[in-house]
Amino acid sequence: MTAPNLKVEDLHVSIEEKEILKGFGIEVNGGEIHAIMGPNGTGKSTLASALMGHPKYEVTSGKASFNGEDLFEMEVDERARAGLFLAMQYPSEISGVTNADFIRSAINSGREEGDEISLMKFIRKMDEKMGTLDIDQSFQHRYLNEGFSGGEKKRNEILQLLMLEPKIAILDEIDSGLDIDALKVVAQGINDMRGEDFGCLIITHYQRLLNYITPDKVHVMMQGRIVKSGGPELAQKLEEQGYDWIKEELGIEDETVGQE
Ligand SMILES: Nc1ncnc2c1ncn2[C@@H]1O[C@H](COP(=O)(O)OP(=O)(O)OP(=O)(O)O)[C@@H](O)[C@H]1O
Repeated sequence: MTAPNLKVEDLHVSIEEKEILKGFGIEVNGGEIHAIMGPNGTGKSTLASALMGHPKYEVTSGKASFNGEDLFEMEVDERARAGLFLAMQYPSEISGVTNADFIRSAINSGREEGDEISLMKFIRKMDEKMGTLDIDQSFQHRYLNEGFSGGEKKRNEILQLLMLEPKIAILDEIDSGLDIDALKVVAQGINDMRGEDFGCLIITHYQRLLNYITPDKVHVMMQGRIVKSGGPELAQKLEEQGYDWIKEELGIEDETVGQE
């Protein structure tokens, strides 16, 4: 089995003809955890949505490959089936589909016919992972995210991560709105996935998540691209000093993108 790899080169993405990503590049391999930080409106969520194939986000130039395959040539469901996972900033609610049914069909859609996960195995695994994440068993039978609190939705995204075992995960603000106990639980879930068969891109505003998950690399995004990369100490410095020193260093006046 080849090691997971997500490679993005000089990516430009527009929304309604407004350019948001302006030459974004990154490479994430199995065994690596990368964190992307950056001021509001610099295109972090746009990156996540564009890589997952959201139709509103138009890739105007640049390349992205997932395990050596052209990502933008893959259908959206193909990307997920091949092991690319996106935990969104605002997970959708789906009425009429239970959490358990959703996760089970997502697992099976990534498998060959005849190789579907058995009900027994699924239940055992789901029980175990719900225990790890301290999620009440009743959540299995509730409709997907319907009436879930903000924190419950985030925990549920991590439950999906642990159940689906993707190759590369992009986690968009998985820590927003979490209380400190939930933050630790979510971090534990991500740490449990750590290993050569898993690579992760964490989009976050706060150093606090990175106190529990030590990233291999930290990148700062401004004006639709990465402007600085470093180790965990970079996140620490951002927490203490904000972004102004980077803007000064680079001569950036307004960090938002897409505004004329
Ligand atoms: N669907 C959309 N329609 C119009 N503009 C959009 C859309 N999605 C994003 N934008 C604009 O693109 C820019 C980047 O937004 P994006 O959500 O990617 O930023 P972000 O870095 O994730 O911000 P935050 O840190 O606040 O979550 C913003 O100016 C935003 O208003």
